[in-house]
Amino acid sequence: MKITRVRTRVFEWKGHTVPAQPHFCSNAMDELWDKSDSMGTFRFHGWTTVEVETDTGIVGLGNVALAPRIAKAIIDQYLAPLVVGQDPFDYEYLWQRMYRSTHAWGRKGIGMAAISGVDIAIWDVMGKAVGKPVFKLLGGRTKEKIPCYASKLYRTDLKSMQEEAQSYLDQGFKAMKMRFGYGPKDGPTGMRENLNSVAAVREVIGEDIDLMLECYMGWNLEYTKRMLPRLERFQPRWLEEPVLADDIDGYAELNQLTSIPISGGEHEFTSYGFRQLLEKRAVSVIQYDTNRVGGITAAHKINAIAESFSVPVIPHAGQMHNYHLTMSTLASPMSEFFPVHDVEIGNELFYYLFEGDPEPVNGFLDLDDDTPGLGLTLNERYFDQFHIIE
Ligand SMILES: O=C(O)C(=O)C[C@@H](O)CO
Ligand SMILES: [Mg+2]
Repeated sequence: MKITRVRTRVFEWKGHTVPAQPHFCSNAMDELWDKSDSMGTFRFHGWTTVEVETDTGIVGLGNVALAPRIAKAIIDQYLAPLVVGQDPFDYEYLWQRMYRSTHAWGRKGIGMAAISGVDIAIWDVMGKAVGKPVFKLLGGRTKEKIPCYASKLYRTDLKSMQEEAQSYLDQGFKAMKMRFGYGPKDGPTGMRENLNSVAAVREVIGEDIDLMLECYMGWNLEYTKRMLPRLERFQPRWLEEPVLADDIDGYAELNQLTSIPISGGEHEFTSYGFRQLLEKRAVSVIQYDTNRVGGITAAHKINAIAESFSVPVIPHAGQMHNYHLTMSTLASPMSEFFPVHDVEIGNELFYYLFEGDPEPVNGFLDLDDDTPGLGLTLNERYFDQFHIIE
């Protein structure tokens, strides 16, 4: 079997978008003095699709969710020539080929995200070729179903947040993630606002529901140290990405300081990056995203390393490429799930572009044992809502 072509397309959303409100989520831009584009971190309104075609007629489907036009250019100019003419079952060799030949500029960030898109499509080809779902090639079914948590609760007025939390309870979710709206620049008032929002959500969900707290790198070390003792009484399941992804020593310091597990990894790459996080005990929960971290080939290795450190893997963003990894390892106890599909920051585009992602029922989702590959197809119904670049 040989790869004959890699087809990439960029899909840029032109449909209705819910405007992001100020303070809806702290983020890495908050430290800057110019607030005119403080929502810039949250504009992910495009996606790259990757179709790996083969001489058998089997086509594998992968995706990249970051900087889509650049991801497309990287795949078209650098990666496609490395895999065309090759056997997709030589996936480790192909991964190393892509990784090593782009090493000078591609190890982290968009270079690795582009490699991820091709790698995911290659695994889809392999699954389809042997007639098995990808998770059956990775370790198989380790759970009857995958527990998943509802992930939204961006900061709005407290009553609306309480109603939103109640709606996730009503749908049967046993865990949910909320976002902080304020950070270091907002002083003691912002600190109080942050604490009030956690108290408001806890009031609705009680003690028996897991609550996760997301900072999206919008805090700093000093601010986080001041917040941690104030947050402990809410018993969060984890505090997510309090500081910039590059401040690994900062994560390690925080993680030793508190009973609250510190999570991260959504902006980390490859098994090398995660080995470092784990060896430094910098995170207590790992949150790679398969379509950034180096694809299924890299994520599978990270699962094994995480297992040996007894650190759980709960990938960023749910979505099919992550569900297959979660299903196939005991190291991954749960998945994230974005419960509202109106397009706001852009994570939601996935549900317009692809068909086949499972919907949770009572807080659990499942994968089909008999659907070959990843089980996703392009959803042409919404193509007219995108500007498509071939
Ligand atoms: O879901 C997450 O963990 C994210 O970080 C999503 C991001 O868009 C911030 O809310
Ligand atoms: Mg996150």
